[in-house]
Amino acid sequence: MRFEHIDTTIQTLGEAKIPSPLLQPANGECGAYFVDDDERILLHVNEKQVAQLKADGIPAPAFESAGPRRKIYFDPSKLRCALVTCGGLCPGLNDIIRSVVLELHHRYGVRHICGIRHGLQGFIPKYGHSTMDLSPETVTNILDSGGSILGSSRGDQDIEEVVDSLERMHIGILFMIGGDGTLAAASKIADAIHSRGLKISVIGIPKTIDNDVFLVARSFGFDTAVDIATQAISGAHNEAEAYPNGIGLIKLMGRESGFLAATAALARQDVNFVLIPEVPFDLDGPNGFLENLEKRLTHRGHAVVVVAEGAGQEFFEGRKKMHDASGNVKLYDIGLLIKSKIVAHFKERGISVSLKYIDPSYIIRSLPANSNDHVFCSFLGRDAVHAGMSGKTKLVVSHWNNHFVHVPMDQVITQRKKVDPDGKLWATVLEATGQSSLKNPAPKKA
Ligand SMILES: Nc1ncnc2c1ncn2[C@@H]1O[C@H](COP(=O)(O)OP(=O)(O)OP(=O)(O)O)[C@@H](O)[C@H]1O
Ligand SMILES: O=P(O)(O)OC[C@H]1O[C@](O)(CO)[C@@H](O)[C@@H]1O
Repeated sequence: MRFEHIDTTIQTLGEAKIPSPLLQPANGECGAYFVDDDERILLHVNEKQVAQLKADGIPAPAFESAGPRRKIYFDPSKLRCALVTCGGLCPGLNDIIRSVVLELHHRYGVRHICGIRHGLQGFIPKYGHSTMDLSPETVTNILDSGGSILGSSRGDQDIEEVVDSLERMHIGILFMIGGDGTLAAASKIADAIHSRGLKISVIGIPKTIDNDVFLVARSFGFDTAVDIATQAISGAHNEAEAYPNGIGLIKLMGRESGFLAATAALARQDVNFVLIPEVPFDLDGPNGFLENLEKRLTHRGHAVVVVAEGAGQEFFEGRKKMHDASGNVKLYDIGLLIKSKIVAHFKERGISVSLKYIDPSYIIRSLPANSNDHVFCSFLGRDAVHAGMSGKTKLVVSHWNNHFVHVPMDQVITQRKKVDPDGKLWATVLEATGQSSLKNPAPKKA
């Protein structure tokens, strides 16, 4: 993937003037760690790419490092903050809430932290959702619970009404935890705040089980999702191996990006076929999936197939397009389609198979985070607080080139991150599965 002309400028509400309370370290002992705005992490680490940009006269883009600043913008004794979680669930949502709350409370001394219930709906009076006071006590035992203590929702809400609500509550920093839709909403909220001349910082914390937010190398909860998906694959493999001509078919989440399917397949190298949205495949024909599956059964007697939910949507062409409340396309069930095609194919050939279909579905995203994600969320939430306290706004806290960084919100919503069919991840999946192209050659033109 080659990125060009990425504007890495971070907006601020004004100059940060108050010395950070972190200058007086807890217990008066350990030295405090700070980051300066000019500490930057390069977008590209590849020497050739940097050299090419230089040759083209383009300055090498670099992101501001995330972390505590020496001076802050908000007076903690007067500051009110709000947190909201939107869109689908994801392991680690409660971890993020907890680390934001604890950092605001203990390290900055902020005492007014408010949880907005059920996503953007929580800002709109007509829904009647009350807010939740967040304090170290409220968040003590939430790490072991999946979901979000604040709840979530989908569906458009009036941005001006959201900002009215922020004004009414005298909010200074709004933390928005969600996927590309949430971040698009956050960007609009930040613009509306700016046009009203308000001093409210909007900080995005990217959440996606699909790991598909652009300019975010790793998103929280993904590691856990891979772990859970791996268990499903393991079960499917055991089932497939146990019976003659056993087939284990697993459907995993992944609307437009197949990172979860591809990564989980690598985590358990028992998988023989991986079908993802980015790589088209044929079902029928000499090179198609069904013929290849039959070959695999002939040679090895069992097979494991992983399909991402967004794969093969072209097989439903001509059917009515439906959308959810937020405008996301509702997918047709590729797992069930493939299941029925496998059954029909082997029946027609008189071959007896034992097909087990596993759809872990919402389990993947609604369970608590694993240890790696606990750690990851711990950094992410705290860095979101540091960004907001320093008066920065309209940014997303991201993980890039192994560092936590600030990425302008408008940049992450320009496109979706996808598995590169010519990149290392997919090449390795093909190698590990032994899968080759499942496309038939195009018919020769007369
Ligand atoms: N372009 C947009 N402008 C304003 N609001 C939006 C926009 N896109 C989505 N939203 C709102 O943001 C919230 C979350 O969006 P959505 O349901 O698409 O989830 P998401 O954040 O993309 O997470 P997921 O990855 O789980 O889908 C919803 O309330 C939705 O209406
Ligand atoms: O059924 P819901 O909750 O609308 O969301 C399902 C979608 O949400 C996601 O988990 C993203 O959050 C997708 O992978 C999935 O397609």
